[in-house]
Amino acid sequence: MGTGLSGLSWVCSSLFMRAYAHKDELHSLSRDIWSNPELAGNEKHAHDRLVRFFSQDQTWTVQSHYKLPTAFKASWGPVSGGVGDPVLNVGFLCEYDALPGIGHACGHNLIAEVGAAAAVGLKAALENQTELPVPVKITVLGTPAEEELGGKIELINAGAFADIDLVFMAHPAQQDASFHPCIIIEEMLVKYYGKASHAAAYPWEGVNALDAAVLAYSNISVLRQQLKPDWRIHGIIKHGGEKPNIIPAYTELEFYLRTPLLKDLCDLKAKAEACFRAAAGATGCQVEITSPTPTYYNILPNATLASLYESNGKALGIHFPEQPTSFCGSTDFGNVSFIVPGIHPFFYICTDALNHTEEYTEAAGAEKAQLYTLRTAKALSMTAVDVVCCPDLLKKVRDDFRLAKLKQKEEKNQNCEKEKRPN
Ligand SMILES: NCCCC[C@H](NC(=O)CCN)C(=O)O
Repeated sequence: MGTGLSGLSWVCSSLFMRAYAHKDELHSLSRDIWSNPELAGNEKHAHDRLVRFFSQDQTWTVQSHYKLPTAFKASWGPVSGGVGDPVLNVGFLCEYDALPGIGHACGHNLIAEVGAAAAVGLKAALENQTELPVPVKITVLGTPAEEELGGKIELINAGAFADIDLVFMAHPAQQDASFHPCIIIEEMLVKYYGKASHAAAYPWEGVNALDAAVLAYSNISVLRQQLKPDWRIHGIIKHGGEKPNIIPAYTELEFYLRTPLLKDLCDLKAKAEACFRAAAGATGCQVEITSPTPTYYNILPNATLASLYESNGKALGIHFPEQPTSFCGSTDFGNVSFIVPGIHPFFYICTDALNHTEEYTEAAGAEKAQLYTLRTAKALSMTAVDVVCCPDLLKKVRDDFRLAKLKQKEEKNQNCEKEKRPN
């Protein structure tokens, strides 16, 4: 063969051409989501658009508002395999939330397109197969609210992943990478309560909550020098007062804390909390510290899926740099990776712009991102074909999953008072 394609993928690859017949439709899907950016939890337009996309082919069973108002599920199959055999359910995930002010600056419109295209591609490859080793079903889950709230975590808790055996998605970035672990993130909301007063007439009667916020911000900046290089802490003042002549009685800060290891997150949290409380003490304010959203975990590696994805990707012309520059973000897919074996590769979209910038928004809507997006989708569906057609590979994927989880468990989390990670 000499193409780098694994045998089974090669047999099926011509069938993907049928999925490519949908390329204009897929581009118009992501372009429509891109043109109507919606924030986490409010992705009504994107939800309806994706539901329409799958409903127009009546072989998909589509559930709108699946477990969450803007989540959906589309299922197809099972096909082939022996009667009564356990079904292998292959999942593809679509994200579609945008960022405040800058639209689709993380390219989630393209994540939706990749998920839809890869599922359509796999269906095209499997629909006339009669001799698969196991019956195969495809499930597309629309997973809202990645940038905020953790939609996938809510879906996990609601049982949406309970019958899914493998899960695939891909995220736009600066380079292609079959795996990058991402880092754990926890959010901290800090509220200072002081006392208002006329800032010129009776300043001595006030307790200045803005002073507390500013000191808190400075304390964290000073702390930063003593943190490990791969830890991150960054925040904003969300509410800083009402008017210069009113001593602010209330301020609010939002901070993100990130570390590669859970035990480090616990250390970082303790240090940050000390900074926030010190600012309250210095100013006489009351402080309230909460973690309003669930922790996003690191992504568990799956060596077999990553290596299949790489060889399929290379055969399609994807270049994987030896040392990809790390994308130091976080994702609620991390939590999924502890529940179901899966992959979350990153893909280049023909721009040097960085995620979460206006330039990246531009690139995520551009025609030239399409080749890279559809090629990624194709590599994902070919990887799925490899696994569904070969029981040995499926076993390896499952072994990798068990092993990776075991390794994480041994990662000495004892220091952590709040162990929330699933077993
Ligand atoms: N609760 C805040 C979660 C932020 C998640 C965000 N994710 C990404 O940027 C990558 C995928 N969009 C982050 O890492 O800041």
